[in-house]
Amino acid sequence: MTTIDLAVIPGDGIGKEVVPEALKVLGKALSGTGVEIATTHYDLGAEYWQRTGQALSDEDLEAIKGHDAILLGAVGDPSVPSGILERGLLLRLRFALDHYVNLRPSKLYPGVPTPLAEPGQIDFVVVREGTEGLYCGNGGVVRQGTPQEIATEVSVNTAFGVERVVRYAFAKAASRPAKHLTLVHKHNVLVHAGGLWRRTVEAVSAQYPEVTVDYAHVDAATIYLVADPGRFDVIVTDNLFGDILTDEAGAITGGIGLAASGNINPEGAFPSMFEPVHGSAPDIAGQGIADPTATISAAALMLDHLGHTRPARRIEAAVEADMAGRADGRSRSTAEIGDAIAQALEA
Ligand SMILES: NC(=O)C1=CN([C@@H]2O[C@H](COP(=O)(O)OP(=O)(O)OC[C@H]3O[C@@H](n4cnc5c(N)ncnc54)[C@H](O)[C@@H]3O)[C@@H](O)[C@H]2O)C=CC1
Ligand SMILES: CC(C)CC(=O)C(=O)O
Ligand SMILES: [Mg+2]
Repeated sequence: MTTIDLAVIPGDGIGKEVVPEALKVLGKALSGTGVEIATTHYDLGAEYWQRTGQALSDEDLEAIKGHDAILLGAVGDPSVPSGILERGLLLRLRFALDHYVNLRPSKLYPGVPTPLAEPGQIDFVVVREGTEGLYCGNGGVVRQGTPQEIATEVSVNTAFGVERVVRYAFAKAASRPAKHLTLVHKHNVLVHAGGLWRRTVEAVSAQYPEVTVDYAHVDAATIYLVADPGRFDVIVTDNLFGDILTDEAGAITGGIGLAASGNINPEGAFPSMFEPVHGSAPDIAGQGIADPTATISAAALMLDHLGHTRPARRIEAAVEADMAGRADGRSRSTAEIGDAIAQALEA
């Protein structure tokens, strides 16, 4: 028997509602495969912060490093000042565990409603840099609260950091049928960071002659995602642009409740972390109506990452089957969707 030693961080809001559904589906998908999951729950999030004043203790971080993988729901709560949990828990994990690849696949499944007039075929992957850019907390405020206040937030892009994620994106593109990579940035204005990204893509492209490459400024990319999403295969971009584009990607492929992501440390020096693209959704938390599909698909990404491709494919197929049945527009509870996907695995 192989055991996956999984750290589970349900977090806040709907994170606590969707994670049990993913665990339910994981259990079903692995039943009879010779692989089992051993879970350790970490009750991190708003309540923990209220109780302890800490978002993530050094001890918990060290303990989390010892697991094979992490399944996270979402963090953030209106009772906690904005940024405390997002930076102190989620980003701390991503940075400390060197999750430099934030992998966010987008696929429009048959039967899934999309707001697009002419959706065509949507099947692309966003490779978002996960440890640098505007999210590394480089900045500050002077003369706070005065009319002379100045707030800075500096985007950090290193040659090392950009090159490793660009290499990952090229390898990903080379492994896909379309073999196409789009760099999304804003190098017409952000000339320093954009220049580094552009030169890096040019340099690495020489080693991947089979991959075609193009470029879109991020503002135009938001148009193309709506007007011509079929043009994308692999998008490589920085931390902020990737965050924004992948919420939009979720919206065009059936909704943010379907969009999964993996925070990957490709070398395996640290456990990778799998989570939905969405947040804790305080507006619907506690009602049992959040769609758990994104978290269930994130669990499939995790199995894939750990080399358990067969159960991963089975979860994907069960999700796809469930989506095909959504055309009737009937609303279901979080648990009903989880049950339906788990049941589809029995077929
Ligand atoms: N990875 C994470 O833990 C993330 C945390 N956050 C945090 O979450 C909190 C809420 O942020 P928002 O900007 O409102 O983003 P959000 O992603 O939580 O919600 C945006 C909208 O999508 C809907 N939604 C989200 N997930 C859904 C699901 N599974 N099923 C159905 N509808 C769903 C929500 O009801 C809301 O209308 C904030 O504290 C934010 O910082 C936001 C994004 C990612
Ligand atoms: C809450 C942020 C730190 C992250 C986010 O929105 C994301 O990773 O999609
Ligand atoms: Mg986001």
